[in-house]
Amino acid sequence: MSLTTEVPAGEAYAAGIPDTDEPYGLFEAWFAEAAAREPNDPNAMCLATCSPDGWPSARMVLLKGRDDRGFVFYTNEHSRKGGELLANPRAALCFHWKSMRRQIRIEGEVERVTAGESDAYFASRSRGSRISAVSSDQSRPLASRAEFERRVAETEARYPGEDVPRPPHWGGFRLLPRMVEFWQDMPYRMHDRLVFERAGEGWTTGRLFP
Ligand SMILES: Cc1cc2nc3c(=O)[nH]c(=O)nc-3n(C[C@H](O)[C@H](O)[C@H](O)COP(=O)(O)O)c2cc1C
Ligand code: PXP
Repeated sequence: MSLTTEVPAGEAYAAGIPDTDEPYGLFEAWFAEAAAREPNDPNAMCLATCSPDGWPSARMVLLKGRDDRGFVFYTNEHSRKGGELLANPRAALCFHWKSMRRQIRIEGEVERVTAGESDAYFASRSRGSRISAVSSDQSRPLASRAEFERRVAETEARYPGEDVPRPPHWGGFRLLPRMVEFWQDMPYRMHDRLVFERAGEGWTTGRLFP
């Protein structure tokens, strides 16, 4: 069964989302299409977190891994999002691929990935991005751009070789989905929405009014 249909450029889909009994195959099919079509960052997703006293916040992050456990992104745990995730480990993700007029929403609990996974991902990044991560107190006040550039120069001098160690507070989080919803634009706002909810080891599925 084909899980996807060719997208007519600049037009809405004629056909709806195919029925399927689990979300990951469809996610991979849509993600592959986005990777082929989007001009940049097909893996960009909005991450919504919530403070323990109920204030939501949202920002973009990049999806860096997905398997049957969940969706992985990397960040600084001392950032606003990091603090919120550690205090209230529930989050929502939202992909929107404009050229394809598609959205995927994902909600669930969040856990840290292992130190080994974070080490491996950090080591795969460019030297410049590792230097930047070491130098940035992400989400803390910065007096001037020059202060950050000075910190970057100091970090470069401290680690002249390839080895730039991962800061202990820089790492990955994995969102374990309990809800995944696929949304596809259809003519006259008669959009198609297919939702999956975790039920034990499997999923229940159904459609929602647009
Ligand atoms: C397309 C895009 C992708 C981004 N990816 C990441 C990311 O993967 N990790 C990250 O820490 N910040 C990423 N950022 C920056 C965040 O949106 C945000 O500015 C930063 O993490 C601080 O957020 P916070 O103060 O809510 O913690 C990205 C920004 C954009 C626009
Ligand atoms: N950290 C920051 C501050 C980012 O801006 C991004 C991507 O924009 C990332 C991490 C994740 O992407 P990468 O590991 O490819 O730099």
